[in-house]
Amino acid sequence: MGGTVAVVPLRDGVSGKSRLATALAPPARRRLVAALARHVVGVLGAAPGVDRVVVVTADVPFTTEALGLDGDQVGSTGSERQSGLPTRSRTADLIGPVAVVAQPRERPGLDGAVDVGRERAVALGAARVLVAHADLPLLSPDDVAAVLAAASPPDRRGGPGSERQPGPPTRSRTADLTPVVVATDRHGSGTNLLLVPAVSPFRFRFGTGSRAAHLAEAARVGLPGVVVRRPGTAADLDTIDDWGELPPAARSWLDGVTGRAPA
Ligand SMILES: Nc1nc2c(ncn2[C@@H]2O[C@H](COP(=O)(O)OP(=O)(O)OP(=O)(O)O)[C@@H](O)[C@H]2O)c(=O)[nH]1
Ligand SMILES: C=C(OP(=O)(O)O)C(=O)O
Repeated sequence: MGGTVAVVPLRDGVSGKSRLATALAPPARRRLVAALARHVVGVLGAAPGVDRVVVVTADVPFTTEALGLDGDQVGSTGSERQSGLPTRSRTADLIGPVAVVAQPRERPGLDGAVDVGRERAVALGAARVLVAHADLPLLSPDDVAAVLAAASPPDRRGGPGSERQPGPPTRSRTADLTPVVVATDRHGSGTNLLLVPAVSPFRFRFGTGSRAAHLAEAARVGLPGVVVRRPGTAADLDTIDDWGELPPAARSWLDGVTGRAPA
């Protein structure tokens, strides 16, 4: 295939968004996780340059239902389902092949899930893996295009919102020096999207301070690092403060999903 496979880690409908637990009861958090995941997967599926979307989850039934999919490998929006989960993204229907992959118990955690997704991408013949968190309410196809473009050759790189990081590409120019692209969170310290070669010794290091960790990892494996900062890639929804930073239209969408406006 040689293209780009998007990998979306999605834990489950129960334990996620724990930092919103003081404001949202479990059913509302479940609906929120589902709506955000459907939005992100829909955007990725509609984004030119993304060939497949692989969702890696500890909870396959929740995820297939949340995404409106009928099976574990479906190419279009499934029939509307019951259970109160949102079935439509605000901005995009699910387009293109979406696969849901079960995260083995013996490979826990966010990095474990993304590793599983990368292996699936390699099996599909992907050249690059675009990891995208499932909680990005403002993500648009243009944002995805900007992240992919940030890895293009130097003469075509450097569109709005991307900055090349200082640091040595240590390999010869004949080697594949496709950069690692880190789209940070609004604090500039985390990683909301990450573009890496599919086959690479690059190790995922999601968690606190992951922007710096991922750039260090890029340097370790001899690849340039590029940072992307855009409103649509930077907004993840973890805390009440994040909620307050959203534009009114997004807030009212999510207020509707959860049935309340968090104080
Ligand atoms: N498959 C899988 N996905 C995970 C795991 N941990 C986090 N994720 C996903 O990774 C993305 C970023 O997650 P976080 O923001 O760290 O966690 P969260 O569950 O959304 O929120 P908190 O409970 O507040 O940490 C989300 O799409 C999560 O669903 C995991 O162990 N397995
Ligand atoms: C996992 C990360 O962030 P968060 O938990 O804030 O989504 C990260 O930025 O690597």
